[in-house]
Amino acid sequence: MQDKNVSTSHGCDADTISRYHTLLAQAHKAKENAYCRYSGFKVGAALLAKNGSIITGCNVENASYGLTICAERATIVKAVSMGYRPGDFEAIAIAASNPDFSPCGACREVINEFGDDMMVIFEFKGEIITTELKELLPFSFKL
Ligand SMILES: O=c1ccn([C@H]2C[C@H](O)[C@@H](CO)O2)c(=O)[nH]1
Ligand SMILES: [Zn+2]
Repeated sequence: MQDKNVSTSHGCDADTISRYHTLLAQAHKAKENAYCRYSGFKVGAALLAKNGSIITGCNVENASYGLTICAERATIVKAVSMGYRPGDFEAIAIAASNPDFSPCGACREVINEFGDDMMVIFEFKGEIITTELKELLPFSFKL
């Protein structure tokens, strides 16, 4: 079987890939805290700061469905509340209960606000994808 990461590692070296897989494992752990009583769809995110710290979060749903906060945005908001700012992050890994996931458009925009050079790691059709935010969100909105 072909190595899962060969075609999607985006030129990262083995050490980087290994760090990103550890980050994905932390996202999987964080997803267990998901508050998802309406969809039953658990999502966790792990944000790697350039200082080496890892901040985790999960999706938080609401009876008024549209008020739901995705795991990626919950995690970024948590980090910003701790004092982190644009440019402070290297990567974000996202893990869902279903291994066929990719971050929604709203989250792509919010990731872009705080790290337009970030790497994004997630499982899509059962394969680990390691890509740049720029590839997920070309021509992003900027003021
Ligand atoms: O990028 C995304 C997309 C969806 N969800 C959550 C929101 C909701 O709780 C559930 C189903 O949409 O998945 C995330 O956490 N991140
Ligand atoms: Zn989202």
